Amino acid sequence: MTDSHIQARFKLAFTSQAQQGFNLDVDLYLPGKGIIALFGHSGSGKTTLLRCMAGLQNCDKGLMQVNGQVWQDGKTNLATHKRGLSYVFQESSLLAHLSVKANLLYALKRAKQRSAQNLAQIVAMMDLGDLLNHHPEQLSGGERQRVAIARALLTEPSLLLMDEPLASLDINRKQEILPYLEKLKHNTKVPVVYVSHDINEVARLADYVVVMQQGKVMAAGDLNEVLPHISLFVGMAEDASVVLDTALIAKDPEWNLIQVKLNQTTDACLWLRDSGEAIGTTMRIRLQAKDVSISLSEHQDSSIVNRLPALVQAFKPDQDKAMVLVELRLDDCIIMARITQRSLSHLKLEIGMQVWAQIKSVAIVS
Ligand SMILES: Nc1ncnc2c1ncn2[C@@H]1O[C@H](COP(=O)(O)OP(=O)(O)OP(=O)(O)O)[C@@H](O)[C@H]1O
Repeated sequence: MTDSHIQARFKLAFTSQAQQGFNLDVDLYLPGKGIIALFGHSGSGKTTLLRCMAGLQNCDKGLMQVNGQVWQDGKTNLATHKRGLSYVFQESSLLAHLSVKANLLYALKRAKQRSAQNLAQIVAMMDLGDLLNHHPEQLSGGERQRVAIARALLTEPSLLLMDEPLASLDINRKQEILPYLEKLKHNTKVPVVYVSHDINEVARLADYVVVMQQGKVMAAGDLNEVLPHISLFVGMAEDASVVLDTALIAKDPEWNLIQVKLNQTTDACLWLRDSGEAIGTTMRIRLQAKDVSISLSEHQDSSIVNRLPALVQAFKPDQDKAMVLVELRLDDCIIMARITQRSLSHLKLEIGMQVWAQIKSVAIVS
């Protein structure tokens, strides 16, 4: 086993007179870097798992190792404050009587290095320069969460645990703070376990996804291993999708469109609405299987702009028995189409067949 992994194994039962009780039973071997999303419906056990990882929830026979450091096993069970972790909650818990700067300095005291350079870098990354003399009550919800994230990073954690950090924010505030979470992902090496039940947030931020249901892990893997089949795991058929990191290669000012290349090694491109990005920009897009249809020939008389030749690669079951997920290969990219079983039969689709993928809509996630 290499050291750059997070291992988390917990079994726990909550008994309740009113309800049947809740059992958490997970055994995870996670990457030791990037953003790991814990995704699932309300009550699936995401927060309980995070609390077990943090040592806030007692779990006698648990195992927790982070990049070679043992936090809990048969012999060891470190208290939360000795685990080298930071926790960001839904509501930021800033010290109300202290300014932003004093809140940050308070966290810096807990850091091993206590480096002023680290403080300056994190203040710049979270854009807090103009807010340093403000008090928490003078900040918006989004600004408070930026301070909370900065404070969490300043302690130089080995693991950052974030429990729905955007849940208390309205849609506009969420959009404001998401770029900071992307910066955190690109500019720091701290692995983040990020709880969310928002598929868009997961598509935008996650490198790795753990899908939970009723205390169990239904699926765990890289974003694009899990996202296309999510309907099978948690009954979210509408959300089956793939995420592609595309590059903006051309603009068509006459029609206000941009052209993106699906990845570095393919010639396959899509046209999207121009939202002002520059040529060369990397854009993460999400293609939902429900927005992709299949035809046997190219329909030039269609209003659908994006029609690409594709190869039928596999058929995957859908939770809805009337539907099927078709895995399509476009050069070396995989996308999914969600069609009816009747269309599958009518078109006589078979693995290896050449078809046309018609992409009705594309979401730009970042
Ligand atoms: N201390 C406790 N005692 C008893 N039951 C608990 C306790 N903590 C959580 N539970 C139960 O465990 C289950 C999982 O809760 P948890 O908060 O982990 O879910 P979640 O996926 O994070 O949900 P949400 O998205 O709503 O926050 C729920 O049924 C909850 O009622």
